[in-house]
Amino acid sequence: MAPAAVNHHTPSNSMKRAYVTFLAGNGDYIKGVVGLAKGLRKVDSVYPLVVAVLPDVPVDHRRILEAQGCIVREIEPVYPPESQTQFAMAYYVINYSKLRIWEFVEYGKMIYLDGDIQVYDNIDHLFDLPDGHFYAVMDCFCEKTWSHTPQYQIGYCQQCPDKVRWPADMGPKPSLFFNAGMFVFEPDIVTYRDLLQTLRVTPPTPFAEQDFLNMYFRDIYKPIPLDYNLVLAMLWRHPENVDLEKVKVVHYCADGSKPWRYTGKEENMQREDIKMLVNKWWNIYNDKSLDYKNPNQLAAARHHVTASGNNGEMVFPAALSDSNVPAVCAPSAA
Ligand SMILES: O=c1ccn([C@@H]2O[C@H](COP(=O)(O)OP(=O)(O)O[C@H]3O[C@H](CO)[C@H](O)[C@H](O)[C@H]3O)[C@@H](O)[C@H]2O)c(=O)[nH]1
Ligand SMILES: O[C@H]1[C@H](O)[C@@H](O)[C@H](O)[C@@H](O)[C@H]1O
Ligand SMILES: [Mn+2]
Repeated sequence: MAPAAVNHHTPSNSMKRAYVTFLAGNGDYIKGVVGLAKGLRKVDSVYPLVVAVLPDVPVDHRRILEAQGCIVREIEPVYPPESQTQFAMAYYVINYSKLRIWEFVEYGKMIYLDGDIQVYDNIDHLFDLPDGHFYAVMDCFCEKTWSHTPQYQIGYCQQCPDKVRWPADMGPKPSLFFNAGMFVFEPDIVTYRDLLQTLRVTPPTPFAEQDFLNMYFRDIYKPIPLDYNLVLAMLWRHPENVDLEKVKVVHYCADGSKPWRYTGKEENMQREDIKMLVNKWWNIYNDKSLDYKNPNQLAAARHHVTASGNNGEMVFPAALSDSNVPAVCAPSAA
């Protein structure tokens, strides 16, 4: 069941690395993914962004992602076993499909990022963390989405475990619980098969694959600082734990905070820090200079200009003079 810290990679894939996100449906989450591709480019990440898409992502959305330098990979949906479970959000059921990313074994290591995440500082160094662990940021239990849990009911949160202590008569303290919007993992076919096998005999729970991954990887989970996945509720629930200047990765998961749906109406959405972070996301999304410049097209354009001579007067398209043009030909988020 829970994996031992073994690694079944072949030597050829062990150095290949990529970011990976997940996209379902024909709605507006594609904006999040485009924003993420541009954000990774802005911070000069050297690794590509793979987008695991469900079959219901329309072709024109896939083309938009490719035009942004993403590697689009279709995955089959994964369904949990039948049950009467109430998910914290009804759509969380589709998130079990995220388990397919363990099958991407051409990569030795990947960093998963939700589509509602933005990266404001380079985090490529996380790929250098020792193998054999599952790295992610600890979640917060204080929002209403957690109201079904004993943690929420007694006011216990792992972000401030001494404020309300875990009562002895409630049994052992719950193990550390990570938010599954961001994690560092090693694709592995044996683990992949075991994940799917285990899911078949695991009743669904309110946080869907987030609960499942927490259960499955509990023995190899290693928390990393919250700067790598700022769950927005931390700003009002545990401000003493947040140094916004240092935060590298922001997760727009609080109710009403998705920048592309932001109206400011929901609770806490009129906070200055929230408005600032939503603006910061839009600045990246709207920045045309961060659009992907396909090096193959640029090479063709360069060849055309050189071949046609033009009396020595080289008229390069504006993009060609851009020093940000990537030197590699593979689609890359860099
Ligand atoms: O219609 C949708 C809904 C979701 N997604 C993808 O699924 C991800 C997860 O959905 P949310 O970001 O809306 O979920 P939350 O961040 O609110 O929820 C948290 O709990 C979830 C439980 O399923 C997941 O674990 C998720 O990664 C974790 O951050 C999205 O970012 C996006 O990448 C889509 O593509 N289309
Ligand atoms: O603690 C967080 C938070 O409550 C988010 O609003 C929810 O989307 C996440 O699933 C959860 O992990
Ligand atoms: Mn999310």
